Amino acid sequence: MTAAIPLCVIGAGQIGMRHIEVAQALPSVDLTGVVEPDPSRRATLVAQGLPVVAQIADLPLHTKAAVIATPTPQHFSAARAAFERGLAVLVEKPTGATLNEARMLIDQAKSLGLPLFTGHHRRCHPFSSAARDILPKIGQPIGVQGFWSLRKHDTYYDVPWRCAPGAGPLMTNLSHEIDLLRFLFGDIVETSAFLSHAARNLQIEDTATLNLRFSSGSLGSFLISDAGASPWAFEAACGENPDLAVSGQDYIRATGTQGALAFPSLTLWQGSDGTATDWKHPLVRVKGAEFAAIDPLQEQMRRFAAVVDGGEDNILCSGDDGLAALEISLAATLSGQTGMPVRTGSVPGDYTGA
Ligand SMILES: NC(=O)C1=CN([C@@H]2O[C@H](COP(=O)(O)OP(=O)(O)OC[C@H]3O[C@@H](n4cnc5c(N)ncnc54)[C@H](OP(=O)(O)O)[C@@H]3O)[C@@H](O)[C@H]2O)C=CC1
Ligand SMILES: O=C1CO[C@H](CO)[C@@H](O)[C@@H]1O
Repeated sequence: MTAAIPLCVIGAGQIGMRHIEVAQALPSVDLTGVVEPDPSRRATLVAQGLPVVAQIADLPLHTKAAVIATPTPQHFSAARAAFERGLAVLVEKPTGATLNEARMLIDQAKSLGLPLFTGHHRRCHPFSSAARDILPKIGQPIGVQGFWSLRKHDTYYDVPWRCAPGAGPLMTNLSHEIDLLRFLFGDIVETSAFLSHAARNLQIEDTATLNLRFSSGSLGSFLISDAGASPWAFEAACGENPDLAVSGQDYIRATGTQGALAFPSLTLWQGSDGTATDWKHPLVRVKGAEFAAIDPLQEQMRRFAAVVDGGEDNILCSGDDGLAALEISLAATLSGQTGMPVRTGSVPGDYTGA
């Protein structure tokens, strides 16, 4: 590493504050600015000793990179303005509010030669990479089943943008699942979904079930809900989000011709040596390796700074991967609204989920 990378955070809300903490803790990053448009919020941040400015144009000139943590509808304008300032961008998920927005950002990054990543930070956990390495042990992938159900506190929906199309568990939470499923199992080529808003009665869904077809030929299903209480969700399984309760329970199961894998414990079920792997023979349970807990946002920013410093990275969610996760999340909404399966490539570029 050369000098610490001068980096700003745009949007100092719930997740923006986490990025600010992480930037302050990382030796490879120098937090040069926090962009926050609201004057009273700015006053609070100044009182905390943060280098706050009202707009991107006011950032110190030597700033090289930006983490964008505005509400989703402002991702596009904020990322565009950051690129115009010559900054490398890591935009919170989803990359944009529409596929057109995400594609324009990817094109802008390529034409300017600037890095663009999406904040699908789950890839940065060591157990995520380990799962990808272990999966070949289950043979030809056959199917995967996931279950994410955490009941959000009622005041979560006091923030208006969180109640409008473009938010909801599909765009807010499922997009992480889709990115992780693609990271582990490859491209998704077809999506169908049922949506329900029966529990919260908002315009957006509170619960959805999905069917997924992967390019490998394997199939997936997923239940996601932010109204139902359960111990089964990524954050509950691994405790990565300090605000959410921990259960330590697996929430994804994958099956293949030679065995099965539970995630994130990485518990593997395999045939015994010398016997056929079929339903007449008991599978052997192999305990997964244990990994020290890390802060995935910190690891994501460390990797981002290393790329800005000239390094390469094969874990971070690229702009193209972020676009793909957005497309499947929108495909699920579209399928839920139309009652029809949606092939990848057929979601309209200007579709917002409304
Ligand atoms: N990776 C992860 O784990 C998570 C990712 N997210 C994603 O992060 C994004 C933000 O979510 P969340 O933190 O919950 O949202 P919040 O509403 O809590 O925070 C958004 C912040 O951005 C500010 N803001 C609004 N417009 C602009 C602008 N044009 N320029 C700069 N700042 C602006 C808001 O200010 P004001 O209030 O004054 O409008 C607010 O402080 C979403 O896209 C969400 O999907 C969210 C949670 C976790
Ligand atoms: O991106 C996210 C959205 O919010 C969740 C909590 O509600 C986070 O855990 C998640 O990482």
